[in-house]
Amino acid sequence: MSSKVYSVARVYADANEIRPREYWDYENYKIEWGNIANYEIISKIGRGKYSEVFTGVNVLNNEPCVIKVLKPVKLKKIHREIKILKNLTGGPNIIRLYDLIQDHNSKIPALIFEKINNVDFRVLYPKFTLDDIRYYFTQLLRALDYSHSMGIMHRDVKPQNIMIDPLTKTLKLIDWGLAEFYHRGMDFNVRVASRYHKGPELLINLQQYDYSLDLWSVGAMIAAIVFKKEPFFKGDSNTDQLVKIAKVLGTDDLHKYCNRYGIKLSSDYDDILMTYPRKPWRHFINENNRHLSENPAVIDLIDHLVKYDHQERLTAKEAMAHPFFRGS
Ligand SMILES: Nc1ncnc2c1ncn2[C@@H]1O[C@H](COP(=O)(O)OP(=O)(O)OP(=O)(O)O)[C@@H](O)[C@H]1O
Repeated sequence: MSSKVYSVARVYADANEIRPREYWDYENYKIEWGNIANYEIISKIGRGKYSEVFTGVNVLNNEPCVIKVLKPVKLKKIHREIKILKNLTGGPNIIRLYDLIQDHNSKIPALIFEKINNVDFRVLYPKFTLDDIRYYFTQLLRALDYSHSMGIMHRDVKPQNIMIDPLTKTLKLIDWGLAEFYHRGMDFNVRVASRYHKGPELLINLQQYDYSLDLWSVGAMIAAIVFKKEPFFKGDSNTDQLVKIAKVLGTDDLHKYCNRYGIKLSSDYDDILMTYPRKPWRHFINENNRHLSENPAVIDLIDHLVKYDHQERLTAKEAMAHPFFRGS
């Protein structure tokens, strides 16, 4: 907890205060392990920073599943991911946690999830129509509004963590490994999210951020799809990431943002952050993206999500109510 409270979430600020301690106190949480003999590995599907992921089957009922074998990380992080998944499982468009298992000898834990027949975003997103964007982003925003209402920020929203099965039109938000409980006045670690989807608050070292971090990532994703520029902000390093953002949103507003929350920009930016004007969204319209980007409502939505000031961004609920989602 910080001595000074300088930023508080606009919504759901007391989501954890109003719940019993057992709900958010993941450090004292006792994990109950299932039976490892119930699952068989079929094949490897992914490798992340924190895990190896396999498709598998539950031999009791022949149900397919995904087995996420965790790499050795702090026990605290494992407890956090599990507690958050337990709290959110069953919520709209949240990946379902089926079971937890542990290898008898190595003690390595694995998480068992429902399996989604995901189509890679590099194949799927380029084919999206405005209606597809409306549909799938409504589903993503429902997952986020639910998790935020439950006092949890995801902190790693990006295409790789959004499983989409276009045949059944299913979308599920996965990878709650960086997610955290929000508490008013708490200083959070800014080393979260992956570079291209990091909000400005992380890059200026503003530690009292909140759920609105996830809405920046959503905005960056929509901008990437609409302008056919994947990823939309492509920094070569964390500092360059903020430079890429400033080349679009301008440096004036960046300094205003820092001043509003009493943040002094790191000297790392001294030699790389020049003075850039704000670039109007229409400058990103081209022959290749016209069919999506010449829609004023979607541009307005992007404009209200991709904002420096985390408090000025639309919340997940407000975004769902934006005129873009009512259009056709
Ligand atoms: N339920 C699922 N259904 C289908 N595929 C999945 C599922 N869960 C995970 N995957 C696949 O495995 C990959 C890694 O999973 P996950 O993101 O949970 O692991 P991670 O170690 O935290 O990854 P990263 O380091 O990239 O954040 C995903 O990007 C996805 O391709």
